[in-house]
Amino acid sequence: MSTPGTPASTATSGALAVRVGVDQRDVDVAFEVAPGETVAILGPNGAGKSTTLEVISGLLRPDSGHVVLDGRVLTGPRAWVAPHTRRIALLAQDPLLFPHLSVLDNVAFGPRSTGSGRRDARAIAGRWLGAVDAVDLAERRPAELSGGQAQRVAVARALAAEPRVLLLDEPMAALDIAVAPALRQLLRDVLVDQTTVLVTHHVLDALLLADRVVVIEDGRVVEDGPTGVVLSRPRSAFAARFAGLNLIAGTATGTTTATGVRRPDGTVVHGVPADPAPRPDAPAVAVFRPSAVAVHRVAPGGSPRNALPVTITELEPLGDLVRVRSHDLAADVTPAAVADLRLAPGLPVTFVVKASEVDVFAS
Ligand SMILES: Nc1ncnc2c1ncn2[C@@H]1O[C@H](COP(=O)(O)OP(=O)(O)OP(=O)(O)O)[C@@H](O)[C@H]1O
Repeated sequence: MSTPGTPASTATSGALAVRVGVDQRDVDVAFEVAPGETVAILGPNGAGKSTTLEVISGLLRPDSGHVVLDGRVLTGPRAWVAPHTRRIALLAQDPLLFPHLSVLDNVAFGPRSTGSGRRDARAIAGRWLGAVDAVDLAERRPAELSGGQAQRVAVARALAAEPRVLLLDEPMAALDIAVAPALRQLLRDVLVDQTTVLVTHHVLDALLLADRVVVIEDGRVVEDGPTGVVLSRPRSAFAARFAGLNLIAGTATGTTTATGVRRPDGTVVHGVPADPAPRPDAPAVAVFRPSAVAVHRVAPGGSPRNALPVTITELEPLGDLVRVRSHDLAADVTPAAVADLRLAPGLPVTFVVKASEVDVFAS
């Protein structure tokens, strides 16, 4: 970061290579983050996301693996750099501001501890408070801040220390739903060119903040790719659910061009092959939007429709619509349709989706 008080303009450092092996937690993941890149780590509860952040920040020593930042081994078989000298900042759900210091001195803490004099540190802090739109809060104590204000100050404090890597562990999770969009926008602005690893459960965080996503399930990386690709063409059940898409996995059908996915039970979901099309018999997934699914009490005849017999597990409101769930699959229908069809959990129905609405690609 070249100019204090403004987001960095060019990332010259922050190349991160991580491998985390923690035997007792059955976590073994590896990924890299390019200088200036923001990578979102997604995954279900207990997948290993926090363990990964703990190892990167130096709070946990893995049984095997490494953390290498700009070519320097911070964690390794024969190396160990203490957390506070790693130049890696961790921002969690709880802002953890020092209660006895003013907002300005909280933000000045980082520059002070890296050698700036009191005046310089306060000047840097003032500029970062400007960057997060919190100059008017400078003289307050943390107890006098709202949750959203405290989190803005925590962002300023983390960045004022000029970390090479910023770790964000669900930074929006503890905030009111009304405040989260403003903080998300703020992060979008200040994370430009800041190497960042973000753990989130929110699709908007990934879409708006992350260049790439890494999906972890059961302690292993199951997807790693550009955000738009992973969320529009998920290959894992978790990423599909995260993106609000239906996903059916199996093997590609066809002899030369795959036009569907054969499920383990032998049934076939027909669709439109992506380019490049998956090879016949290769692992493949069929992906479609819940809004493309119609719900019928009696299976309709006629191709080119896919008719999937399911049992409703849950109904949940979704804006003007109702999301009808059956385990991993979902259909979005109008409240009138729910009433007409008398849909309820436990009811067997048929989810119907046109083949033209289904994308088929290699997994
Ligand atoms: N302090 C600990 N001691 C032992 N096992 C732990 C500890 N913390 C987490 N685990 C286990 O390690 C595995 C990974 O947990 P981790 O907290 O990294 O998952 P996560 O993806 O961050 O989950 P969540 O989204 O619920 O925070 C889980 O099986 C968990 O039970």
